[in-house]
Amino acid sequence: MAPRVLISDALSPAAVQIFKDRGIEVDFQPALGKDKDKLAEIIGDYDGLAIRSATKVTPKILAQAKRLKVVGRAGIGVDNVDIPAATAKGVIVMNTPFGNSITTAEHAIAMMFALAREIPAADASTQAGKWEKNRFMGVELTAKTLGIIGCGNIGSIVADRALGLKMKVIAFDPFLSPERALDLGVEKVELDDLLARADVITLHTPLTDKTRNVLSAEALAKTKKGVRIINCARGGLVDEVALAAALDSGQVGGAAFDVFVTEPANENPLFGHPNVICTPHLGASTTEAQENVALQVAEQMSDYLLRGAISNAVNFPSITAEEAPKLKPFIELAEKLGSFAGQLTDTDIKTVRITYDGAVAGLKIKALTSAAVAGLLRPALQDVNVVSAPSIAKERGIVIEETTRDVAGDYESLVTLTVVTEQMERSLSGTVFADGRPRIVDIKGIKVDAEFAPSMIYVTNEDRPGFVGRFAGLLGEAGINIATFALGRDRQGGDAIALVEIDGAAPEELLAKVQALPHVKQAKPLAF
Ligand SMILES: NC(=O)C1=CN([C@@H]2O[C@H](COP(=O)(O)OP(=O)(O)OC[C@H]3O[C@@H](n4cnc5c(N)ncnc54)[C@H](O)[C@@H]3O)[C@@H](O)[C@H]2O)C=CC1
Ligand SMILES: O=C(O)C(=O)COP(=O)(O)O
Repeated sequence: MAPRVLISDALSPAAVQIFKDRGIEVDFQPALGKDKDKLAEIIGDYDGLAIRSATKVTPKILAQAKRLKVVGRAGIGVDNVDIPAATAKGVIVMNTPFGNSITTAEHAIAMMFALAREIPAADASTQAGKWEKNRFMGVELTAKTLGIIGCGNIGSIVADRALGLKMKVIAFDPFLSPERALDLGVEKVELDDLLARADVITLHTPLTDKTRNVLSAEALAKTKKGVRIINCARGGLVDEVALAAALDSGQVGGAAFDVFVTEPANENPLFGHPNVICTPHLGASTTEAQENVALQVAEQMSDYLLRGAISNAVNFPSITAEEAPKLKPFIELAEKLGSFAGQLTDTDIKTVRITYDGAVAGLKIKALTSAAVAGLLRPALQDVNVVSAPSIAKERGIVIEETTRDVAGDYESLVTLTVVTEQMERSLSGTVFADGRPRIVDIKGIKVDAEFAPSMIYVTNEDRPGFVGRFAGLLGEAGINIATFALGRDRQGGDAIALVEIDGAAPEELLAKVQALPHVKQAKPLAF
């Protein structure tokens, strides 16, 4: 069945075409994002959801999204998506981190000029027939200091443009390296220094708990008198009530805002102030940017839904379309090793150790580890997948350790999973043969060679003569056909294991009889 995608915001129709060309069914409902009840009602029918900022992907929506595999944000900010909730549901969230950055930076620059020359007010006055030439006295931007809070993709483009305007650019960004600052031609400063020196402040950070109200009443009080403030990033970075008061007192000379604490902003503490300019979240709204982000998000979502390739996901490592087929058999192996251990482990898991030896060490091991943990947790929690597994494990206090070793052993690639609980430590190793089929090659240090099958019986016993005959006899008596039979032992007369693939499920009574055979320690059914 072809995957189905819902577009619930006003994306460029270019996205619709891409989905169709790739063989994906697509429903384009550009106003749906504003109707959360309707969205909750229909989201269960879709594998993908493509959005901009109007659609809020809340836990309530996600709870209804039974088939959903991916949310694609045609743009940058993903603060309208509950990422932990999406991750816990195993839904990939991807954005398009560069497609609209130039356009948004240009909007910030446009806002700066609009503030410096009071263009909106001068326009309204002139068109009202007033010709108030003496009312509008602007400021020149050349040689003024621009303070950038958040010097990432957009902030850097703003810096570049402002340097072109012959401004002095200072930036506060704890993650900006001194080398990058030098490269950009900006002076890296602390926040208080920026507040004290900037003639114009522009914000370009995401909205997080750390950045919320970065321009608070206290911060605004530290600014240069008459400072102009631009926010084309996110509502909530500036305390709007405190800013309105600072505008009233003249501490702040003007503010240009594209984004607001509550959107759509039908009312706002800043509205109506003579020195305030507002636009309705237009930062990314150019034909070019919208084309870029729509094409990119549709390609990324299609690649994921059709080929398992992941790019620009905010909650999973990237996997290219070339890597995806190479990873696939190892993902299956990791998941099955995890599942093997999970089916045998009844108590609380403390630590999961995964070692990647040989060629597999060069693959995206994060994805493999996630798959192993998903397999491990699934017997206890049905609703877990490779996206949600690491966060669920973390929630449960399970420590995950990964090791890669570039060693060539008996196998070209070997994956070893060790599960540690309060009572025991159990290790399993597997590999993928040239046929692409995963095999288990070592259980608790005992060499075996078996495929993972839908119905298996796993027996641990003391290595004594007669066991195999008695075991096979019991299976025969129960009318159960043996498909494959793998045996291993650590030494003659030591610990032995049998891993038997059977046709059909193993009845409880049979397992009890096997368990009761002399020298058998445990007999467990396994299903893969
Ligand atoms: N108005 C609009 O339509 C648009 C708004 N945006 C907003 O712009 C924001 C920035 O976008 P990009 O530059 O692409 O993101 P980015 O991730 O490239 O840059 C963000 C920068 O903020 C810095 N940062 C993080 N925490 C900080 C803190 N506590 N203090 C100072 N700096 C901090 C980071 O180190 C990073 O360099 C987005 O998160 C989005 O919310 C983006 C596109 C359009
Ligand atoms: O990309 C972003 O972060 C934006 O804020 C753009 O928002 P929009 O897609 O125009 O609703």
